[in-house]
Amino acid sequence: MVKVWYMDEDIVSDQRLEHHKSPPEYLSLEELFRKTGVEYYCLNIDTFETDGVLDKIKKERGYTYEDQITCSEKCLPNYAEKLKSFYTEHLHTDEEIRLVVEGSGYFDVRDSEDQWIRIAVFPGDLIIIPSGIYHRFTLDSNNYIRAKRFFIGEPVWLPYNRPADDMPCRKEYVEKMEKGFITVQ
Ligand SMILES: CSCCC(=O)C(=O)O
Ligand SMILES: [Fe+2]
Repeated sequence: MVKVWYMDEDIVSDQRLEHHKSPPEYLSLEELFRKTGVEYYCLNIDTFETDGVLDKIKKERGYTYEDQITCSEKCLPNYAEKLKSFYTEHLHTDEEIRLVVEGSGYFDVRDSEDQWIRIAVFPGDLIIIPSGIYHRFTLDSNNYIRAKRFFIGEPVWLPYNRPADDMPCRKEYVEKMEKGFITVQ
């Protein structure tokens, strides 16, 4: 089950460690959504393929594309290079949607005060990182994760490294955050 906390300021030691503040400062999923717009669904890892919950999310959100990524030294081509780029602060023009099916890892997202929030994900956790938010990913000390990736239409995995403040998706994200993610038709 997902856990969310504010990170410490230590940029020297291993990125795969937890990097808690002292004392730890956890956030609820509601606080995470309010502060960042990151959405979360808890799926049953044993039944998600047939229980209809994932199918409903896919239908509602228009996820037409689906594949799987395994991050391990053995399974990921250009492992070191990929992990380095995953952990370089960036944004995308589309949502980043991941359902963890095996292993674990950390998605880090910036809040509106530019503080890093660490989201520890485990099997059954589905997270949706909004377009335009600065974020990064790292394996944890178990060094292994397998996740399903979803996308609306043809996937675009391209990261735009920070600074990317002038991109329309970034401006839209910042505006949405200021309004509190309320959508008025
Ligand atoms: C758990 S998915 C691995 C990371 C990734 O796909 C990404 O950062 O884009
Ligand atoms: Fe990303």
